[in-house]
Amino acid sequence: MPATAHASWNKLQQLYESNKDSLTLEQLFAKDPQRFEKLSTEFKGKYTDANVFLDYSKNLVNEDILNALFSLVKEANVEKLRDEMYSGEHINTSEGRAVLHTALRNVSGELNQQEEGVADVPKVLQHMKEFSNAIRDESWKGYTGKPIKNVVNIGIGGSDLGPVMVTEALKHYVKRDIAFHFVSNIDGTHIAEVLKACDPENTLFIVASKTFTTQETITNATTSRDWFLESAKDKKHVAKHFVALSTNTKAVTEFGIDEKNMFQFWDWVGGRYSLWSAIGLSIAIAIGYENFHQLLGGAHDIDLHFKNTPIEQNLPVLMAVLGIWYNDFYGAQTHAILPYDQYMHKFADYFQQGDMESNGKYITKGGQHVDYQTGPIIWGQAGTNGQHAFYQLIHQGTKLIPCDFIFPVETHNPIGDHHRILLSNALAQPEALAFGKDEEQVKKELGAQASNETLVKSKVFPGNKPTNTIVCQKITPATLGALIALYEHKIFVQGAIWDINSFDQMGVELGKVLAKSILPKLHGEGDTKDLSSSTAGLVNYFLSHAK
Ligand SMILES: O=P(O)(O)OC[C@H]1O[C@@H](O)[C@H](O)[C@@H](O)[C@@H]1O
Repeated sequence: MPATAHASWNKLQQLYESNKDSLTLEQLFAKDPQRFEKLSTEFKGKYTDANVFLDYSKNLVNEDILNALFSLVKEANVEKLRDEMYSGEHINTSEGRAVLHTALRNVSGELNQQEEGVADVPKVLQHMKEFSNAIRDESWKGYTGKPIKNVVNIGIGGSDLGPVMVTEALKHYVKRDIAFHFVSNIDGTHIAEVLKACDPENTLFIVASKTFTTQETITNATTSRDWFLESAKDKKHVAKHFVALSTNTKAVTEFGIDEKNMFQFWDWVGGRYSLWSAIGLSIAIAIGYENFHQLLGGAHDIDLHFKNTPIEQNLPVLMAVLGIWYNDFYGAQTHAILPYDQYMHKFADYFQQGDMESNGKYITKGGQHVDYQTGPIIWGQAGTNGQHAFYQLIHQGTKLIPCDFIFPVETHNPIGDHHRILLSNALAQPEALAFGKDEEQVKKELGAQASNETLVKSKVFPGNKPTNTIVCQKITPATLGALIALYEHKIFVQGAIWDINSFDQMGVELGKVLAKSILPKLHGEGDTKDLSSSTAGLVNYFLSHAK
């Protein structure tokens, strides 16, 4: 059912109209000294040390609004849909598939999940364990008997972003005597620069592709195999230097990779939800299998929290409904993710795909065109860098940008006062965004210059900008797993309320198909009559300038 068909949607619209001019964070806090205690909640892992504390008190919500948002969750049957996802029903309706990334990390076995392939998950994990150990303890040797010192993950989208983000976020745990490289872009520069840093005798290529048909990945893998064979000569050596992570056995073996060097996963693992699967092999090699298992465990702990916690204290639900409040009622177009942890500098990039490919849809599951906003534009970067780049617009621009601030209590690198200085910023920004600075205060600070009205106005901060603050003890593998799963389920809840299929990605197809038809034209083959005059003009410009 479209989101607007729920009674609570209308209620929320009314609440928005009646509160939008009067609801201020300043008043909300002034009225209720217990607001922080009431509007914050902590998750602690059952099986791991994962922990996430969420302070959502700096949001433009009162009790009535929160209650209406919770009613929306109930009316949209989010809990039923969640249970259907967990139990393996084919909720990816357009592709007729189950959505079972939770089965990849069901480390306790508490989730009862039925689908072809689920029973094989432990077997693949065991394979990953043995293989990653063999690379790390150097018992796996290259064709000249040397241990592996370069690992190149070749993949794109979900077969790249997860491994890149996690190996960065958990760099503290990464084995430093192996260099990890990630090649995604079809631009030859990407592979060329990586190959310059590698030696064919000690390089392992991990070809990561769910479909094993993705143009970028297959082209980069072919280029790498050619480069490797220039030195190794004999094709039989490929077995020691190329492995594949895929659902497509036929295409993998046709490429020349031995089936026993293939790590399987299944069509019920969406690309952007696949770092928990064989796609995580580079992560397991980098941080060690035990840590990879902790990553899975932390995510599993959030899966259990999402399943078993009442919606009022359910972290993914809270983050989802707050997002909907701004996205659909306040008209916010974007959402910023701002981790105050340098290791997490790729977290927002990762969730650009995670969120935008999941919820960037305008057709409901029933085939109707939505008459409301769906997925926000996700962006962000690690603090404090963002402060010196784009925070100006968040503070004083004309757009409302809800933000998530994320920081760990403990750093992996306690040097001097760095961490407390970092955290003072992570705390100062949401405070400034929420409460701003009024004209009176500015005038007081300006003293004699207060007569300059323009100057006064330009120094006023309107405040009332909503933020969440997410605090973890430390970015350990388990806590990172929990954070990722938290956002995954937030995306799920929003998609469920918007009544869209968060698990297909039809919107990326058209450009791919067109690129295939344009490629021969860039070789001067065929005519350009089927293209617009603009694109045809550009093709001809290219052809007349190409050397
Ligand atoms: O893993 P594959 O099959 O090579 O796909 C890579 C990516 O391909 C993109 O086209 C999809 O939009 C992504 O969802 C996917 O992650």
